[in-house]
Amino acid sequence: MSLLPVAEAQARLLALADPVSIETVTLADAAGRWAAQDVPALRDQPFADLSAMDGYAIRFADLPGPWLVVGESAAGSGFEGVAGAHEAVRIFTGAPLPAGTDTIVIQEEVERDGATLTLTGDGPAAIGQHVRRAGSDFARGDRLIAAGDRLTPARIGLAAIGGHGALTVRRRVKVALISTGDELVPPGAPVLGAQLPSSNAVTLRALLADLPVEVIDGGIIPDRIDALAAAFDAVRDADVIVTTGGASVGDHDLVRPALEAAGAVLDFWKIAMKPGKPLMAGRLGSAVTLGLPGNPVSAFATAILFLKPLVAHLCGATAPLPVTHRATLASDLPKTAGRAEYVRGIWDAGVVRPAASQDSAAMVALASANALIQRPPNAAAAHAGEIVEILPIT
Ligand SMILES: Nc1nc2c(c(=O)[nH]1)N[C@H]1C(S)=C(S)[C@@H](COP(=O)(O)OP(=O)(O)OC[C@H]3O[C@@H](n4cnc5c(N)ncnc54)[C@H](O)[C@@H]3O)O[C@H]1N2
Ligand code: MOO
Repeated sequence: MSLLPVAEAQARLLALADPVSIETVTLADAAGRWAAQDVPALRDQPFADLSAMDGYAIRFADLPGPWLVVGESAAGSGFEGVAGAHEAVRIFTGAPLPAGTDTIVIQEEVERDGATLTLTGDGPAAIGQHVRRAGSDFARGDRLIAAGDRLTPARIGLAAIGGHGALTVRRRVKVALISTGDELVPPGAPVLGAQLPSSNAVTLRALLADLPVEVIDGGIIPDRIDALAAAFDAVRDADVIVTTGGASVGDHDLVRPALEAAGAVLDFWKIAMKPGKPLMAGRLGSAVTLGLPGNPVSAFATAILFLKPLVAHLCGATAPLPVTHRATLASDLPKTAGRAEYVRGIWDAGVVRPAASQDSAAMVALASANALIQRPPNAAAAHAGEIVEILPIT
């Protein structure tokens, strides 16, 4: 059976559903979401010419002084009059430039004696020094944020300065996490005989923590078609139903038949990715189903390449896929076969060193890594010193 290339599988996954519905929320709640509409400036910034420093507003032509101090301009309360020749106005950072003045001399460069101001330093070198021009940051009507942009902390601040108290975003995406496997027990529970603590759901929850999601705990479900189908049915209101485990070809790998028994329509199964080959995706009613492999490293890597981009897409991101960086390989890597490989690596100062173990169950190696080295399918051996593409994973 031919394996679907990673990029094609990503495109098909994102095509399974449109972004979720919109809502208008406060800036505090909008942080970390994606703008659902362009955000225009509702005001000019600065609203007037402002001082960028504490000092005195003067006319450049009057240099080198002296001046008569005739008033004060502070942020929030400007100087009402007009400064004349050889008149200066005491001014503070963020205060409007008084009429009649054009330049700021900083207070470290003058000496004041009563109302008399004399220059003691070099003074401003050019007209307009330390003046922030009205509208120089943005003008009313400018597009501050484009629809589909992430609402980063700086963009939240930009929206506030632009006059907004709330923004239109996509509602939080509901993600159900279902762990499958007879051997699994919840983290922290006693582990008897052949049992294994279930790590995937908590890992995925942590991976989703920086996204606007509402996580639904779908529990740990035994390897039985009826139990799995019932578990899918219980979370069918979710936007995304994620399973881990049971995705491969063994007799106890029942996610695919159980999804079909629950009424899901599968779009693809098995991709050209190592780790992560048995990935499957489809739809169950209005939900997208994403079946991740059970091996913890495989589940992790496919969550980075598929689950997070899917959530970002449903949140309205215009660029939902992870961004790669370039790094210099610290040691040789063998040639690849028919699957793209995502090699766990330790990335520092532009150099990436492959982690000790590349086994898809090796958790210590995964936890030591901060990047995936992305290697194309059917690639020749890579040598130390070569430039490779990497995906940060922390
Ligand atoms: N004959 C073949 N065997 C396998 C193939 C194949 O193509 N032919 N593919 C292999 C690949 S690649 C992967 S990846 C694994 C994944 O298989 P499953 O998705 O069916 O995963 P399971 O068999 O259920 O579990 C694999 C492994 O992971 C442990 N596991 C499962 N869930 C969790 C969890 N929530 N937390 C921690 N660990 C978990 C499970 O105990 C197993 O050890 O299949 C290969 N086999
Ligand atoms: O592709 Mo599996 O995901 O190698 O471990």
